[in-house]
Amino acid sequence: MSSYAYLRDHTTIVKYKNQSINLLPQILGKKNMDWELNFYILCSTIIFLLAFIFLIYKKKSSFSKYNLPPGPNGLPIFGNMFDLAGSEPYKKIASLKDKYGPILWLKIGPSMNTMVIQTVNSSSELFKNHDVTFSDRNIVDVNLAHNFYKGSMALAPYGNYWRFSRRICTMEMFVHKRINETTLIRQESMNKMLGWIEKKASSRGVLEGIELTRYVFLASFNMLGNLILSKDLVTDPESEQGSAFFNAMKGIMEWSGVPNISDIFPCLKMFDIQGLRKKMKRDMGKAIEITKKFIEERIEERKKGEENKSIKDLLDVLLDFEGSGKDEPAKLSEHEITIIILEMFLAGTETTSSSVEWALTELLRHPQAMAKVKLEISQVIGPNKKFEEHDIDSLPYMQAILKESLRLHPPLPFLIPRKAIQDTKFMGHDVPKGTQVLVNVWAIGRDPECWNDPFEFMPERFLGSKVDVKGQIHELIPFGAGRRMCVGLPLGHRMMHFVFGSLLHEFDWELPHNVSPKSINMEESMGITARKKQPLKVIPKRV
Ligand code: HEM
Repeated sequence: MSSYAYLRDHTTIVKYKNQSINLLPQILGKKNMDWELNFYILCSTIIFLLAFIFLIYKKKSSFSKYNLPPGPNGLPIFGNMFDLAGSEPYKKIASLKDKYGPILWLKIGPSMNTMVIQTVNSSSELFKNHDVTFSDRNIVDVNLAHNFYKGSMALAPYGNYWRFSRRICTMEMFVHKRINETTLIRQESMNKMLGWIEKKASSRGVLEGIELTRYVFLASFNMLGNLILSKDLVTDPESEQGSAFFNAMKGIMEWSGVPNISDIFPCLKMFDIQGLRKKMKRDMGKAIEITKKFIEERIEERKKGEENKSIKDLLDVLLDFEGSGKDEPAKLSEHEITIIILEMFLAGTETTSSSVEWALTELLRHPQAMAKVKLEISQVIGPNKKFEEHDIDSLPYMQAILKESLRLHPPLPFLIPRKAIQDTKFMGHDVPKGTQVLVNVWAIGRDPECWNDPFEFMPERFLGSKVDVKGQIHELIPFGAGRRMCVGLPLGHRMMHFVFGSLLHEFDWELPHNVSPKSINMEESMGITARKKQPLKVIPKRV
């Protein structure tokens, strides 16, 4: 989801440097390019430069009256964006905490003012006393493709549409009663995933290791497909051709995660220098087209009376919705239904699969923890039974492992950026309206004020502890906190534990011969989530 894109600041820089320097001469040198276009580009460049200088001057004078939080001096025009280059920006920003304290001020490009929350105390202050003030979201360039932002809950301004869409999705998919009613649906998707892995485990190439996250991603995709559309969307993990929808969604996720020069320099938007808007339009267009077909098919089935489902899925609920027309719509438009559906897939798949991948990676690095959790699972479930969702509550050590892994590897290390609705005073500083707010969950999970040995993987720290991920205790907030915290938490939490537990129960996991626990590459790469840069490769062995 592209508001997960706030960081576009840093790596953009590198890309910006590479691309603009390389591309412009090519563009300008095209033989058939007509001189009017050259003239147009030249004039635009001059106008933009003048506009920059004017903007900087104006901003400087208007901001001098504010007592802003502290932060490093940036370069003219580019601000702090060069300070933030790299694929793990949250780490770089965390390292500025010692010098600048619990809140940090950054200026990215000429106009993107950003406040970063770096400690447990400052995040508590934000969520307890300023949650509403910081409850808007930033819309970035790729969100404009096909008006995605207009139907989106995650990008909606704090207001009626956001409230309504959150309520309807919660009632249909995320309340505990609903989650319990749909257990069997997830079990079927799980069985399919285990079958795919089993097949792969007996294939020739298995000793090189399988890319586990791919299977978890597909299983999450199918679980959501069944809850939302009553369909398996991927039937064969080896063939992606069969799944145009899956490919389009992968594309959307990819373009959402790439930092975009258009967001830092809005005056360059029209050039779409990296081609991201174009790619997003293509893939979003495809995903929308396919989702509309699902909707039309459903309407046809209903007309013919062919529907024979015992449980209504999300699509049924959205189609049937009738509201008061006052603080909620009277009916949902086709566009809104389409975007709500797409957003559930975008928000729920990569987050879940990335969490499971990190947790298994940590276990492979810590064989004692692996042995302990396998013992716990085998004692609770026994050898001849499948792992079921209700087993999760009886597995405190497995839960502790997932908490510890989310502490060290939050899939959204800056949450989804928020935006100040109005000018406000925060911890003695002025924060102007429109400021982007990043909560550095990565830094908070390592805050030495709260955690002993913060860089160590020690699941035991959660045994007998009241700390959970539900957003009330601000030490551990991988799902966020406050009004905009993850709406899918109950389902995401359940899916993540179910998949992780099933993988551990059904298989022993080993590293390929050329990798040892100590040599596993732990680098991260920030796209739509902070993923492992090198996907984990593991060898499954039937228990
Ligand atoms: C391990 C799994 C997941 C993690 C770690 C996660 C994490 C997050 C985080 C950090 C946020 C931003 C919170 C904030 O800004 O304070 C968020 C928002 C959101 N998540 Fe999740 N999520 C997960 C699974 C899911 C699932 C399964 C769904 C739906 C099927 C989902 C749907 C959403 C939506 C729609 C929002 C936007 C909420 C709003 O703006 O009001 N998430 N998630």
